[in-house]
Amino acid sequence: VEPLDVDRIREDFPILDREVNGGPLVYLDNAATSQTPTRVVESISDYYYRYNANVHRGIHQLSQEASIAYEEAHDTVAEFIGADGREEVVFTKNTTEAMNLVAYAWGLNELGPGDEVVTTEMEHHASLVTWQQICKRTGAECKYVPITEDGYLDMDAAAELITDDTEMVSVVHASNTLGTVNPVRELADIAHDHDALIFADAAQSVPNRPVDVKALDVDFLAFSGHKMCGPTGSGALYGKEHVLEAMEPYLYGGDMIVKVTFEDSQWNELPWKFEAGTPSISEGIALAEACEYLDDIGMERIQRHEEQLAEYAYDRLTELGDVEVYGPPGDDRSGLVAFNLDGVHAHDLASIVNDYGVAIRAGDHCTQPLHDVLGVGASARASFYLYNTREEVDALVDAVDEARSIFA
Ligand SMILES: Cc1ncc(COP(=O)(O)O)c(CNc2co[nH]c2=O)c1O
Repeated sequence: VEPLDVDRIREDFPILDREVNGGPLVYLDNAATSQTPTRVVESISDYYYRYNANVHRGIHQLSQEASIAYEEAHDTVAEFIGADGREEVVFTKNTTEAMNLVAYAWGLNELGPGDEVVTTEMEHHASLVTWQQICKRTGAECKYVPITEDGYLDMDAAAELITDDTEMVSVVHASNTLGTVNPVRELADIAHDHDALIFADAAQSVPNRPVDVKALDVDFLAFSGHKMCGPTGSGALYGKEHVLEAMEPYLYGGDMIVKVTFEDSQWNELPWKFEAGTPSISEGIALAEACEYLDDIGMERIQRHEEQLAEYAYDRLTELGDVEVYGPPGDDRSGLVAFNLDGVHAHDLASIVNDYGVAIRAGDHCTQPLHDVLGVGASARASFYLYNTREEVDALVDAVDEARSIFA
């Protein structure tokens, strides 16, 4: 796989020229949110400067232009993830909303006492809390696949936990804390053997590696635009067409109907049935622009680049001797490392490395139950993307080393 021309890519991100605390910004918090290339920012301003109008069934020129751009954005996103077309792609404001859409529109109607949802110990709160609460409301039971010592899913336990009582398997594709990339297709086959649906939380995979929803054979998949060079307020829920067709909407209003009487209403076709009200128009258009930007560079090249940086960071951090990195080995993870420096709270560590211009995250990364399993209250996390460099990993490690000497 041809290496990325990072210097050329960095020219697309003016923010990376920023100085922080007297030195260059070293932005290593991409799992939280990525930076936004000029081309994507311009797609937003272009909408507002040239064809801002409301969408769907507009008669006047601007509304037709806005409608076509917004609807075709669904086609672009569908192609990016290998979906059959726009009818399988519902635009949402983020991954969290996509998870809740399915939990309410499907879960509230389909789950009841005796039914089970199987998820995992490494889930983000966006899915873990959602399924936990929907199960409480419906009387269904939520079960958790445990992780192994080195941060993989215990697949033997998964095969035992998924039974004919399982109605939904919800699994994170790439963990935002461990860096583990889960065998989603294998889990889909097990789920389907038991007539259960499977939902893949792809917030940390769609931005960072090629994802083909048909190869994964998932029934649902969700991701956020702001983690993949797109704007906040953009994201998508993928659903198999026949699954979405069978689902009732849970947000009612304009655009999601075709006929309304005082007695009842008839729903619009997919995906509009699940997009009630005026959508985030510029965000959806910009999400498609982000997909095209990433596709022009190549998702395999981006994946390779991130994984090499994560392995380099894993090796250099563990070489310090008193740093624990959580999750699989450095050569078998996605593009992030969560870690702790002995005797230094993650928040203090993040604060010190920020003094050197290095931006990392500290806390529970919305995976508190996972941190309980790891036996730590918080961790620091560096997460890499297409514009990061080995020199930036060195800057991180040097700053961590400085923290060691401060707290030694
Ligand atoms: C695996 C995973 N699922 C769901 C979400 C929710 O995405 P949102 O709806 O766009 O917020 C995140 C965001 N993860 C993080 C957000 O900030 N730090 C993180 O690690 C995530 O990493």
